[in-house]
Amino acid sequence: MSTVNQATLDVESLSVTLGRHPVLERVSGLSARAGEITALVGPNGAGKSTLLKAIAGLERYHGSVRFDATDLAELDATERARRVYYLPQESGTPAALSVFEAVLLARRTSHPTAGQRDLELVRQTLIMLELEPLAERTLDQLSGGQRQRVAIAQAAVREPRVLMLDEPTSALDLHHQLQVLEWLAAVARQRGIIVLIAIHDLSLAARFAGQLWMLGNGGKVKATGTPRHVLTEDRLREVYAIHAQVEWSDDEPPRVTPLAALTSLGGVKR
Ligand SMILES: Nc1ncnc2c1ncn2[C@@H]1O[C@H](COP(=O)(O)OP(=O)(O)OP(=O)(O)O)[C@@H](O)[C@H]1O
Repeated sequence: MSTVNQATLDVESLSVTLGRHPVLERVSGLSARAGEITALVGPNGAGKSTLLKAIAGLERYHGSVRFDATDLAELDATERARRVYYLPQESGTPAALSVFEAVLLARRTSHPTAGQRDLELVRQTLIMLELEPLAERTLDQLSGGQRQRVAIAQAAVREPRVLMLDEPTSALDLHHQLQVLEWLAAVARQRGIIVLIAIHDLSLAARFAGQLWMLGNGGKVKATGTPRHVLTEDRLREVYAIHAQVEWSDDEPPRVTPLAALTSLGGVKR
């Protein structure tokens, strides 16, 4: 099932100050399309989580965040949360719940009149995330990576129009990194939704995202566009202070191999 939803998420002139520290200053020109993954990349502290929280309305900001031509600031908190959901890097659910109950509870939070279709959605989501064998286990009986997949399942069954996940593969093994990102790309396509993820692995970002947003230090937008356009060796040197090899072929996304951290303390010269 594919949809022809052309909705976009557009960020213009967005500024966020935390404490007295301006984290994002007039961030502009960010646009994400329905039907694909957009990957938000950049070094530690660049402001990725802050940007995602601001889009979700969880951080005060100046500027405009529009989804499907609606300024999200015009919506009340409940309506905004129905459309846009943010899964933080670390999330907590009562540990005594089973995996199935925890995911169903997330569904009921967003769709209070949950019925048979909702149970089926939960079941299917557990199957797709390879969690079904763990469905009856309680959350405190899971490993970190298993818990992370449960949290992704909880976010997905809410069925927001914009699904934002903060480093959703950080605790996952290599199999599940690929499997989860493949599934998220399929969810974006099939539901016609925007999936926006913050992620550090640039090869994974290049492989699964249609568009990248790259932030640099100080919350500056360094580049946006296709992985091939954004991920150049020169840009990685500038934004991450690394020497990296970027390889691509005509029908493959770029593959990024970090080779050395550039440092002013000697070692590799800039
Ligand atoms: N409550 C706060 N008060 C002041 N500064 C903060 C606060 N929270 C975060 N910051 C600062 O804001 C900046 C952006 O943080 P943010 O968590 O958005 O970065 P990030 O790009 O998601 O980083 P990472 O890759 O490490 O997760 C950092 O410099 C951080 O120290």
